Amino acid sequence: MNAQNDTPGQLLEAMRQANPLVQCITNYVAMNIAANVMLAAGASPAMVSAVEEAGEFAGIAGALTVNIGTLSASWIAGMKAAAAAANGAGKPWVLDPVAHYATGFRRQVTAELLGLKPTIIRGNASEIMALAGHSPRGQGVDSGDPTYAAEGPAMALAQQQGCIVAVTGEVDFVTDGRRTVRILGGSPVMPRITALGCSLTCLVGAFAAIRPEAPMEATVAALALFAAAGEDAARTANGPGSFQPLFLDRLASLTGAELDAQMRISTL
Ligand SMILES: Nc1ncnc2c1ncn2[C@@H]1O[C@H](COP(=O)(O)OP(=O)(O)OP(=O)(O)O)[C@@H](O)[C@H]1O
Ligand SMILES: Cc1ncsc1CCO
Ligand SMILES: [Mg+2]
Repeated sequence: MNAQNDTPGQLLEAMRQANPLVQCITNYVAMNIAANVMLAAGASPAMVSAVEEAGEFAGIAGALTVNIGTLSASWIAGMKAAAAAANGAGKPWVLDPVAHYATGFRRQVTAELLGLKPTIIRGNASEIMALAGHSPRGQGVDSGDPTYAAEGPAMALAQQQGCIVAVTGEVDFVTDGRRTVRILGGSPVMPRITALGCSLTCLVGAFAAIRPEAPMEATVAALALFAAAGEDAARTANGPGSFQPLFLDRLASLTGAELDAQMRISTL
């Protein structure tokens, strides 16, 4: 099967079939919801971050995701060991640079992680703009910029880093520095539930694990699944509280055929 020609729905079915083991180094806020998102969608998450084992585990897992949301000194060595081991084993790894522009500590660690060459970077518009050297209008972990303002910066960042860059928000945007894809869907309630972006980063890892040779297509499939499941869950949700279980249910029930029929993706 040629990965480049697989539809997001086909990639979803293939991901569920493979049930990929994904090492998720994510923050304390995200750990539970991210693991539940992964299990609902059909992946196998493991939140393994200690320096004593993070590198070894990256050799076992199909992909690694690294999120700096609740950064402290003890996390950093595990993140670096895992990223280096993933690179050594030829496994894709995804960086989520949460609020990296907020403090000098985060900026420094993010620069070091970028040096370890992530396969994919996934962030909100403010995070991606700041990584590309633009001034963000976000505060803390929340974006204050629209996706369209981050499209040019995302392309520049992808070219500079030689990686895939995904920007999420009202519209999602994915680029390898040359090709670009926009994904519509989701719901305005999604940024009002904590760590859905962090959970999506883990899910990008699940799709990258089954298509390491096609990280752009893998990223688009993960974002398309979130967009479709989010849109469907929002239809019957009464707010952020009731949205969450409906979203998990829809991540589990959406078929590949339904995803392909519903998704709104445009290549520019
Ligand atoms: N206004 C919106 N309308 C539709 N979907 C949205 C909107 N804002 C965010 N989303 C969706 O919510 C999901 C999470 O993206 P978001 O950009 O909020 O991540 P984030 O800011 O990194 O979140 P967090 O740091 O809280 O994990 C994505 O699937 C995105 O498409
Ligand atoms: C709220 C929060 N604080 C640090 S990480 C995180 C989860 C959303 O990024
Ligand atoms: Mg985030």
